[in-house]
Amino acid sequence: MAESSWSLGRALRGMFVKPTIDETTWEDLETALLTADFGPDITERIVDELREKVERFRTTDPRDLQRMLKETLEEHFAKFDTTLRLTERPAVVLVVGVNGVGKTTTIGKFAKFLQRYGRSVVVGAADTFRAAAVDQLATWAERGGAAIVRPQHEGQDPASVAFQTIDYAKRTGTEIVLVDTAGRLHTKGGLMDELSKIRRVIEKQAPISEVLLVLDATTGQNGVMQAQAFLEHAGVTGLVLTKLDGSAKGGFVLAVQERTGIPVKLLGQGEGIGDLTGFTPHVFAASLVD
Ligand SMILES: Nc1nc2c(ncn2[C@@H]2O[C@H](COP(=O)(O)OP(=O)(O)OP(=O)(O)O)[C@@H](O)[C@H]2O)c(=O)[nH]1
Repeated sequence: MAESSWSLGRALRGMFVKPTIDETTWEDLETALLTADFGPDITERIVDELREKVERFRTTDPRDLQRMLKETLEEHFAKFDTTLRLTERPAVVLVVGVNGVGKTTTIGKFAKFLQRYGRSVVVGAADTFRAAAVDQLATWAERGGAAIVRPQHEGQDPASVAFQTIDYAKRTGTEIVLVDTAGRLHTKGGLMDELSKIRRVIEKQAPISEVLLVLDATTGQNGVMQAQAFLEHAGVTGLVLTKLDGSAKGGFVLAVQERTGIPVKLLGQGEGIGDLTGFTPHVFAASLVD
């Protein structure tokens, strides 16, 4: 992974070329982690762990500390199982999240990502309220090489679109189903009721493999608060962090995993169709520190 704007590299570079670890090294490390949005608790824990390791290995070499930092971050990231579970056929993925976080874009990118692994994909436009939103999703589905099942009329019951999408996948042997869902309340019953109904209807036809919650990494902890209802009621199995290419900080990845207890499974790092990757703790830790 190329050095990103959120890499710790720049902040740490001066620190690791010094001849020896001293008190400023620790202060600089703490500042770098806080600046990168690890949050005070995780920052303190990481710094304590590293102090302990440096003492145990009796080293004063900043390059050892750099290696230890990478290992420690990787251990923390890897506490969660970040693998996508897509072995069912069809594998049904519900994509949920507040409007504007990058849900539509993510679905297109995810379709492309899966296509690169040779999987066939259909997208279900179960956010049926705005015709323009459906058209936008259709554009992204096409870019991602996926088929799309659209509502037949504006405001069609989202659950029936989800039903038709699974039905399409079964009839055509399409391997993966990505169901887009609404991000804001537009029915009387409320968003979570709508989601439960979608789930019930889908589960009569096929198990749901993943419920992915899309979060905008630039909104940090606020974004997590806005998504609280989804976290509490939607049975979320994985997080997708978008806009990690912008001003977002890499530490948020760990902070959000620890705060929600849910693994990050995909990272969006740009507006292009190819800008989505899986989350690999080893690769991510290296990209932060090197
Ligand atoms: N820089 C950057 N921009 C992104 C990324 N993902 C999405 N965006 C942008 O964020 C904006 C919102 O993305 P959408 O996919 O339309 O978001 P949505 O959640 O579907 O929003 P609604 O259509 O309002 O429901 C768009 O301008 C995207 O180009 C990303 O990873 N990086």
